[in-house]
Amino acid sequence: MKLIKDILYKVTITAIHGATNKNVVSIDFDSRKVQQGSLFVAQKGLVFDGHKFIGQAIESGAIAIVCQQLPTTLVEGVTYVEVEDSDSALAVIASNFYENPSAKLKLIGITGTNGKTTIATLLYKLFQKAGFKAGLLSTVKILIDQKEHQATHTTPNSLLINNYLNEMVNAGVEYCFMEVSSHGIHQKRTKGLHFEGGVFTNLTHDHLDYHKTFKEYRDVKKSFFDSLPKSAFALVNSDDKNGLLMLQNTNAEKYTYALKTMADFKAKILENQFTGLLLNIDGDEVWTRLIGSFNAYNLLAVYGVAKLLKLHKTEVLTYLSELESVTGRFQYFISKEGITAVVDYAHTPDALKNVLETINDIRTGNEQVITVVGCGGDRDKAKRPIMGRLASQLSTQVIFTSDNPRTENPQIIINEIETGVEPQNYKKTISILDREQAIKTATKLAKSGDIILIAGKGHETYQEINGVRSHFDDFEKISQILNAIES
Ligand SMILES: CC(=O)N[C@H]1[C@@H](OP(=O)(O)OP(=O)(O)OC[C@H]2O[C@@H](n3ccc(=O)[nH]c3=O)[C@H](O)[C@@H]2O)O[C@H](CO)[C@@H](O)[C@@H]1O[C@H](C)C(=O)N[C@@H](C)C(=O)N[C@H](CCC(=O)O)C(=O)O
Ligand SMILES: Nc1ncnc2c1ncn2[C@@H]1O[C@H](COP(=O)(O)OP(=O)(O)OP(=O)(O)O)[C@@H](O)[C@H]1O
Ligand SMILES: N[C@H](CCC[C@H](N)C(=O)O)C(=O)O
Ligand SMILES: [Mg+2]
Repeated sequence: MKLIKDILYKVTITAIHGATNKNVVSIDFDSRKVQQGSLFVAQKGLVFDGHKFIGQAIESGAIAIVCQQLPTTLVEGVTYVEVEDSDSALAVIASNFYENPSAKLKLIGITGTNGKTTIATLLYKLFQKAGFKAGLLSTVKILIDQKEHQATHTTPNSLLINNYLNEMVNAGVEYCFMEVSSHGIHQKRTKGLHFEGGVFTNLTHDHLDYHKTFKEYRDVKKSFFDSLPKSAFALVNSDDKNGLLMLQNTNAEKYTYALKTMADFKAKILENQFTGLLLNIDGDEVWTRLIGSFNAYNLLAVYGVAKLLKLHKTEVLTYLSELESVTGRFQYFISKEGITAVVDYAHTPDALKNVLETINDIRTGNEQVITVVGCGGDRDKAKRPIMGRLASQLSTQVIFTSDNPRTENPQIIINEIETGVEPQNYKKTISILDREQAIKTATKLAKSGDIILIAGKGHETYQEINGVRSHFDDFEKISQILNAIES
């Protein structure tokens, strides 16, 4: 329970009507969840305008309303707070309601197109190994020390973030590693959080349905670094062409990591095999269990953060060598017939290219690379033909299939992917709408030594078709099918 006036600390207010010395019991931005005594924040969304639900929120018991435009008639006894921007206000209010939990632990935000989940999860595991209580806010799951919550977004809404951070503080968590998505930054989900550090991985094609232009997408990522305080560190991948740009206007202490260029944290790949990566990190050799050169970047970022958070080098290198891959990120097994099955969350052109290049780099002979891939519906359409072209260029055979079609027609998505396939690669590709059948066909086409890549859904345990999520797990499916072949 908190007084309205305390909750409004640091919120940019344009007008107030009504008393501010009343207690509110909860904060809500969804009128359907409002309970007696709550404060309702009306947000303008992409589908609905939360201002239309102010009346419904009051009927359900809201005693205070935060909004960008006051309703024409005000209800007696309800407090109305007009703000410039409801999304920012919600984030600041959420921080105040939970007594600013982000300042009570060391919060590190990881942003960029690819690698966020991997880096955040490896950092969580490394700090747990080092004997600290750690927290994780990621696409795959939320972890509060050992306690797990299901994740719904990569970056949850600001109310949930502060709720989880508060739970972490109460559990004695000292370090929290969180993914900061571009949607999250743009929708101000991370506004007002006290970050100890920020990490930039890379910037490639994604989400151009939402951000419209690459420049806008890039500037949204940059705004995260612009908002870091002087006390924080900003660690960027300076091999990425937008890495240094992220540092241009930040007040934070600037650090770089790189494999190819001069940087504060440097690594070299000595060996890259199916069993792992041998790296030279800042002059010391370390054998790691992760696969693929992109993971050298991820491991180096983890090393940089751990060093900036004052862990000792030898300790960090030892833990790095013990870390295992993250669920659905280059997760693989070799069946009894010698078929290698890889499940990877590559759902962007760059990720797909990296994973296929990695497979091609580390395969030893003339094995076939059979790729099963699709693209999600209601998401960036521009990436579809690019992924079609890359999959067919870098594989021996490709089966295009459904990912999460959501509200789109999956056959039309596949047709759009296929427009990117160049004529010389037509004969390499087929399309099978049903994902299970596509995976089965891949196993029938594969011989001993061949590699099957199932890309796009990684850790996901569902397939979403027209708003309905049914159980579907790529790793489980391929394990069952290959087992069936074995028996
Ligand atoms: C495109 C997008 O990001 N949409 C997010 C946005 O939804 P929206 O703008 O459509 O909201 P809306 O449905 O129009 O509702 C507007 C407001 O009215 C309220 N409302 C609505 C109906 C009602 O009856 N009563 C009511 O009060 C809503 O609670 C909301 O406050 O705000 C919602 C509430 O916070 C989010 O749940 C929703 O995420 C959707 C589900 C989503 O899929 N987002 C994805 C794209 C996303 O955010 N992805 C990134 C990661 C991407 C990546 O890097 O790969 C992530 O961080 O997860
Ligand atoms: N550093 C990297 N550079 C390029 N590609 C990467 C990198 N790390 C991982 N990938 C590829 O991208 C996929 C997604 O990785 P990860 O889940 O770590 O990224 P993410 O940024 O969290 O993605 P999302 O935005 O969907 O949450 C992996 O399965 C792999 O194919
Ligand atoms: N965080 C990403 C995940 C995409 C994963 C892919 N399987 C899909 O469903 O498009 C998004 O929501 O856009
Ligand atoms: Mg992620």
